[in-house]
Amino acid sequence: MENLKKQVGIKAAEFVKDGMIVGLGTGSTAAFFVEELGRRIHDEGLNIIGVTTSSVTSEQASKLGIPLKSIDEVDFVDLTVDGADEIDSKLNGIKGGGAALLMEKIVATYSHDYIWIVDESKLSENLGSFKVPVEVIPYGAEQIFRKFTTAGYAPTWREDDKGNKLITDMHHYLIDLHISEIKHPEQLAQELDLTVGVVEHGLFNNMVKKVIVADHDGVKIIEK
Ligand SMILES: O=C(CO)[C@H](O)[C@H](O)COP(=O)(O)O
Repeated sequence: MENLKKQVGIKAAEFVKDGMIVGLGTGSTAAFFVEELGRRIHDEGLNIIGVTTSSVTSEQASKLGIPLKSIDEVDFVDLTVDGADEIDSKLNGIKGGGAALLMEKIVATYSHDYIWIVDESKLSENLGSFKVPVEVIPYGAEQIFRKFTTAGYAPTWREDDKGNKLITDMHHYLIDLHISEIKHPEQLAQELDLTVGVVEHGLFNNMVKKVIVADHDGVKIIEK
């Protein structure tokens, strides 16, 4: 599995050209992409600026010597490459398994090009085998949790390794929704967008046009 993740990370780095502002995703797959960019900067003198999507990626990119700017310091991002937790046949996706969905969605929104890199296990016909993370403001969060319980979404709190409610990079909580089959992700996204106290959610509908997938036969590109 690590090898498949590495293959897509390296493949995605081929789309990065000199002078680009590059969005750097979060997670174990995106980490291979970031690592490859670090190698190209070091070995080939590649000249880029990175915009990171989490504190974890900022730390990795800094160690690799990738020059960084925040999303507010650039006019736009040329290309963002990120992982995903699940992708349906229409290329809608669920992200946020690594708790970085808010920064990831913001950086993706201001990117001209956006690519997901995954191994084949992330592809499915309909979304729902992965939980839908919802980032909420702590004030009133228990009310939102109860509302999701009533709606039948079987919510759980995302916890840190000490069993406390996880606090995201942007100082919010995460509630994970366990909905077994999401046939209409746009409808669910709209409902979540309209819930007071919800900052963002992990449904990335209609945002990506290119997915790089690896399986044991090699790497392929799926395009919309
Ligand atoms: O959305 C994310 C982080 O918030 C990640 O991209 C997603 O969880 C995939 O991670 P991995 O490549 O480790 O499977």
